[in-house]
Amino acid sequence: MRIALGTDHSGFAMKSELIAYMESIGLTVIDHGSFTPERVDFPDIARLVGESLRSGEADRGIMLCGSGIGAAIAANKIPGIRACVCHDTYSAHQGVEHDDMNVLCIGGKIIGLWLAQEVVSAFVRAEFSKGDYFRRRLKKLDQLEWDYAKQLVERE
Ligand SMILES: O=C(CO)[C@H](O)[C@H](O)[C@H](O)COP(=O)(O)O
Repeated sequence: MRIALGTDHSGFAMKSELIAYMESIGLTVIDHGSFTPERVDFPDIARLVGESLRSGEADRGIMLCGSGIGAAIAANKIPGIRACVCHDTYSAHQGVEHDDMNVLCIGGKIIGLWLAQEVVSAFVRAEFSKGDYFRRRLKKLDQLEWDYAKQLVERE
């Protein structure tokens, strides 16, 4: 599985060890930065991760920021992205199985490397269940996105 990885300065400390773990379990990591610990804006990194998924370069994304929250808010602005903060393994796999979550967001200030590894492992091993009502809900999520995007276009 190809994972688009992005972090801001607050997630940076965890990045290299998390990449080493991800590679050790067979994941291909596409690193979208940051590449230094300098302060950056997480929406810029979320854009790169989102584009990586939308273009087909990556299968899923993982974002690190301080709390995971800014990363999730930013990534969810990108059509087709379903991003969530998960700091427990149940949410990390259930989010994929039920909601086809495709970007996992982790707060580098909230959990440590060991738990982050477990959460990543649960996320990448999970598959969308494809049950009827889960598909129906996904379609409704797409519809929500589309309805409000249309309003923006009509307003212009
Ligand atoms: O957690 C975050 C957003 O939800 C960010 O990663 C930052 O850590 C947080 O906003 C603090 O930003 P600062 O530039 O480090 O003051």
